Amino acid sequence: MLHATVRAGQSPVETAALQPLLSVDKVTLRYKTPSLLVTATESVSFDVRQSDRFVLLGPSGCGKSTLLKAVGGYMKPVAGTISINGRQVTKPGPDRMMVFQEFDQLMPWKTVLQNVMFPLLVARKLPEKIAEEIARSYIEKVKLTRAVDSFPHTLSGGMKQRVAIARGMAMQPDILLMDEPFAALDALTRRQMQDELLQLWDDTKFTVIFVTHSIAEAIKISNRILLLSPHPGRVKAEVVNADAASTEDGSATALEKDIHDLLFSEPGHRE
Ligand SMILES: Nc1ncnc2c1ncn2[C@@H]1O[C@H](COP(=O)(O)OP(=O)(O)OP(=O)(O)O)[C@@H](O)[C@H]1O
Repeated sequence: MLHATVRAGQSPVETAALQPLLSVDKVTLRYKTPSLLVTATESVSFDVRQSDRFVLLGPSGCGKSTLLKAVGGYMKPVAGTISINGRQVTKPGPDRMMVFQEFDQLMPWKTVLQNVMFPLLVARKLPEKIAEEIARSYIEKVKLTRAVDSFPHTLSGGMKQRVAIARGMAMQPDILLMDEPFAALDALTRRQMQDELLQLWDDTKFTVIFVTHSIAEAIKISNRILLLSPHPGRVKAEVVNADAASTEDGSATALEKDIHDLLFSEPGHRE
């Protein structure tokens, strides 16, 4: 028995009447180096809707980070299009904020508050007072009020990731792009951060694309999961994770097995 709605194939059919916020349509992404051409993804299509917790899941090297970079506007597709709110993505913009895995994504010479304020001042060009007010409210949301004047080197890995999340969310982007943001954390902190992210989502219903290669993390975080095949990444299936909240019980384990089978099955072996 399959424990979630699964749609196999290249182009997932929309079930809701909601218009997609982001459309990725038959996107092929390629790296060109002096000596070789690497196809990272091939003809990948998916839609992300408002308030989706959309997870890109697949084995190492299947092009998850590359897809996220392209959605961020840092890389141009060699074929296909990416559009947000009906406008084609051609460059980075404050409507798409990235949170990375690395702990060194903060500016070490700036405090927590200054790090979170920075894009509000530079990209949004907000007056200092308003930027500070917004930054403080997001720092509070990630439970870092006490560390507001601390410098990054005095923070734990989890705290640094909270700052990066606060900085991304404070910009109130249309989509938050998270590239394995918890992968470098210890298991306990990782779980705690996943819980906190879900609490934040309950509060603000932000839209997020979350990259991971952990099936368990994908099930916990997502409402929808796009499964990608090994290199070059192609869409294997889309899983609608209706039981996202019930990750601690047996249904999550069963779903985990289903996803594992889908990810590693040969094409045509499974309906
Ligand atoms: N800058 C680059 N130049 C050339 N090839 C690259 C570059 N970055 C990534 N690649 C290649 O593109 C493919 C996809 O890489 P990508 O990092 O997107 O995969 P991934 O699914 O995010 O992997 P992981 O889970 O290990 O982070 C891989 O074959 C990788 O070697």
